[in-house]
Amino acid sequence: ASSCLSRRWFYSLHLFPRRCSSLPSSLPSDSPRIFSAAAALRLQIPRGSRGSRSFFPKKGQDLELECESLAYKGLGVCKVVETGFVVFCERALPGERLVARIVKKRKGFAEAYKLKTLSVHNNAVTAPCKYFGECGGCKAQNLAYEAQLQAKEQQVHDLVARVGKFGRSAPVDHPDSYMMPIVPCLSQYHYRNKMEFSYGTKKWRPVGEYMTASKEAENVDPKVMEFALGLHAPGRFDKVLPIDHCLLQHDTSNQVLAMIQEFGEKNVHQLPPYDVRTHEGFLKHLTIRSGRDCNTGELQLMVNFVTKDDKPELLQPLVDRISASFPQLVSIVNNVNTSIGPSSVGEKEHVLHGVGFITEHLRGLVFEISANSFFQTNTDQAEVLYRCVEEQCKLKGDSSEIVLDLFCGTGSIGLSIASRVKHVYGYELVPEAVADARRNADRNGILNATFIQGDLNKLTGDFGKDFPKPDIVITDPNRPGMHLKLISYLLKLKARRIVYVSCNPATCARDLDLLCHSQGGELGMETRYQLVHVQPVDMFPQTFHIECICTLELCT
Ligand SMILES: C[S@@+](CC[C@H](N)C(=O)[O-])C[C@H]1O[C@@H](n2cnc3c(N)ncnc32)[C@H](O)[C@@H]1O
Repeated sequence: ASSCLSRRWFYSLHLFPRRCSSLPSSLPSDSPRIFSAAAALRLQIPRGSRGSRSFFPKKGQDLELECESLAYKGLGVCKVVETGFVVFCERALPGERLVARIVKKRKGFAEAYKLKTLSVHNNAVTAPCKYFGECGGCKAQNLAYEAQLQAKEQQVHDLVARVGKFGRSAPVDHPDSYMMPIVPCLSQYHYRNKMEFSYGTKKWRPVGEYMTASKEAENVDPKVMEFALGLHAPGRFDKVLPIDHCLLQHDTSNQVLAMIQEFGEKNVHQLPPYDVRTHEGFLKHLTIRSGRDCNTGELQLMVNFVTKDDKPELLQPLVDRISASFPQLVSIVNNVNTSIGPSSVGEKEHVLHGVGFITEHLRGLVFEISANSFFQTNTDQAEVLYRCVEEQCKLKGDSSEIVLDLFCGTGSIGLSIASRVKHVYGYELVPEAVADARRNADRNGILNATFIQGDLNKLTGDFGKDFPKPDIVITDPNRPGMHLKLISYLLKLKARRIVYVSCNPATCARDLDLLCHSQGGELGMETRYQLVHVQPVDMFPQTFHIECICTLELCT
């Protein structure tokens, strides 16, 4: 059992009633590499509830449902009260009785949106955010934190058991147990060091549950160009809910946001927001990041304006205003992104104020973070996550081991264990992140770390020439998980241990299956790994996002 979590938490979690959904045991056969939300849904249909067609509700029909549990991504798994037919419903919570309207019919289940709560769910709490229900952000605020943890732990267990084909774990105290209780996060609000907001020309006006949920209400005049800065309304790429205060970010970041809002409203013609439909306008995104001065520990802020055009001079009055008001702003940058897609990564960057990066402490090291580099968004909980990763590496501590850190970002995981190993080799796609990783190694006096830029989704025959055979592989891919070629490569590489950090347990479970059950199978490999440890860590309270660490040992 991991020493990085309290066993008492496990028992307290089990005071909540558990309803284990029974999930089908395999991935959809059509395309195991494409794991869409729909596929995730298909995977989670309770077996006994596949209704005959006569039980199938019609599109547009309003039905009374009872929510039984939460599925992947926080969708409520509900049953139609009279028939038991399974319906997945957004914002439905376990124990809630509700009225919902069917929006999609699928084979054996349906999808619905909530119209009205008839009786509240178990573990109901009052959501503290004024935007709750209208904002596409943290949707779990009205669920008690312990119940959020329980739902996340259960989802990881279900996915590993069914999609990964490992079966249900033995109880935590049993020597054969692979599943560890989730590690809670101490700060349940104000924990994010980075928030990304969107500009738009259409304001989403909160008018209550019915309107938002139905998506029917186009409650703005399409001809009027407005100034909107905030977060997208749920499921709406073109509607921005204006936000001047987000409970997930630092209070000072909120003050900066409010000032940028006010300035934008008053100067809409000089700084027009970008329209995602017409592709006209200038301001696309605003990112506010926070860190700490490495000497004083004081708050540092970075603001990044993503614009359609390369006209940094237009931003100068706003830059002067906020930099004069907030001494914590050590960096204001402008990333120019001319594409019509939703990306906020710039093709060109201008530093408009300060140094162009912020710093942060993590595991006794100092990290420089630039605007386009990935850095864990919950710094305090990243300490916990990285400590768990290090424990799972089971390092000998004699500086004899080689570690390969795949998807390394700014190098933070590898650098945090460099003092205990012979050499760390980090691999990362984003050139700015690789540059940060190299600078971070220098800044911390670390000489035994090498960072290589490359695309792990496009492995060539040369891959592996830059590093010796590793003893331990740490892999931390983004949501789509690892490419099949990378999994094949790892099976040939035969490192003693693989520590897989994931922010998407569905794709992680799929990859674990391939790493552990491919003997003589589709990859034609004889190598086999054994799953020894699954550790969910809550990095994102009030949301249904899940992080977990899964450890594999090479079978000899
Ligand atoms: C979840 S982050 C993990 C970063 C780092 N391990 C950490 O803890 O800060 C995933 C990283 O993978 C990188 N990445 C995404 N796609 C990639 C690819 N195809 N090849 C290499 N790196 C990639 C991203 O830029 C990002 O830095």
